Amino acid sequence: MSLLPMSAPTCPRRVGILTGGGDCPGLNAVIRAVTQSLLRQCGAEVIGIEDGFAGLLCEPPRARRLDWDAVSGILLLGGTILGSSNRANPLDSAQATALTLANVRRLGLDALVVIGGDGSMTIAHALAQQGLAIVGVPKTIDNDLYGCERSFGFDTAVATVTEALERIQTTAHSHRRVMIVETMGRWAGWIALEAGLAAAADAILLPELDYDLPALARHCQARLLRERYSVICIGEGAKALGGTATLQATTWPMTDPAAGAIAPLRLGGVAHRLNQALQPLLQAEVRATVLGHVQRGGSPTPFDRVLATLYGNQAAQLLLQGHFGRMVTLSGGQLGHIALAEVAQQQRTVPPGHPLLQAAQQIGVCLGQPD
Ligand SMILES: Nc1ncnc2c1ncn2[C@@H]1O[C@H](COP(=O)(O)OP(=O)(O)OP(=O)(O)O)[C@@H](O)[C@H]1O
Ligand SMILES: O=P(O)(O)OC[C@H]1O[C@](O)(CO)[C@@H](O)[C@@H]1O
Ligand SMILES: [Mg+2]
Repeated sequence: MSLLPMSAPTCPRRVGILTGGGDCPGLNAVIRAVTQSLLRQCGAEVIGIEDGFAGLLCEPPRARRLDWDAVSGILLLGGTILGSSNRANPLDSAQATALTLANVRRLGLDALVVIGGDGSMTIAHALAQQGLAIVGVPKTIDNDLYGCERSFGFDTAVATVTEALERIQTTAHSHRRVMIVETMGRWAGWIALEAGLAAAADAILLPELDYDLPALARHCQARLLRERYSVICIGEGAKALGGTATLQATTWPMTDPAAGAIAPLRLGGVAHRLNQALQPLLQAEVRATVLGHVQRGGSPTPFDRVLATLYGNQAAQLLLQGHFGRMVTLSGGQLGHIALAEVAQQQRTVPPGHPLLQAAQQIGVCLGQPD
């Protein structure tokens, strides 16, 4: 890994830190690393903002000081000690943006560390354009952040889904059933793809590749005859050829049309929809399991603890060097950073021909493609 030099040409006096978007394992590891790195290297005061951007959208702002004691013993803890929000949005209106900026000034912050996913980085970029000194840290179980090959939290989610698939397999075998397991991931299929491969799923269905129902049914039927059971791992954003994605609800109205590229929709339930469609085509019982928030909970894996620690420390180095408007990244196995302008409004989905897709296809995993 290429590490930045340890010298500190600039020394922020007071740094804010917040966790935005859906929570994920490893957030506390980042909070700890940022805090310890800054306290040790320049003695900056670290201020934890509560509940993501929600803590900056109220009067007075909600924040507390983080010292050595506050971050001691949190490396292993899931969730975030600061709380998070995937609703609060400083870009909702000009007043919301102004209040956020005023609260940053009121807290006396020289810089802000935003730990979040694509939505949070879009907000961070907009605030950076308004003059805030911001460094982003890539968080999301979905692993869909542009310019970064691994967000922390993804490894833990994949481990959780893999274990769930293994447990589903034994009961599927006992009852000669076809079991459909739905993962999170929004419009990116990374979780379903990696966990499906890790747990030897027979079929892996991704948002990036619309599935052909008759081809999937034929694959499952053949597998049933051969091995008594079949397990399908499906990403929540997947859809049938010519069909639509399965939505639970719109979560809240988007008040700023300019922000609208990524609609604030809640996905979920595609496994039940597929269950209904597949059942008449098969001679075995079909059942669906939606894994849900279990994928976001719990203690981070050792990989995520290390990655989150490296990211947190790297964010502190960027602050010390006065590199603002950047998000920490991992690219080609190297730590680095990318302009928030490049990350904002982008998503990293599974590209066609990705080596994992090729390998899955070559070893006989059904990706739902027509025969
Ligand atoms: N394209 C966008 N432009 C502006 N704001 C957005 C956009 N997408 C999401 N947001 C806002 O960003 C906030 C966080 O978004 P989101 O819930 O997607 O979390 P995130 O930080 O992307 O993390 P994750 O997706 O992993 O949960 C929400 O308040 C949402 O309104
Ligand atoms: O906690 P909520 O609001 O239901 O959000 C769920 C969404 O957040 C994520 O867990 C992380 O982006 C997605 O995989 C999922 O679609
Ligand atoms: Mg997001």
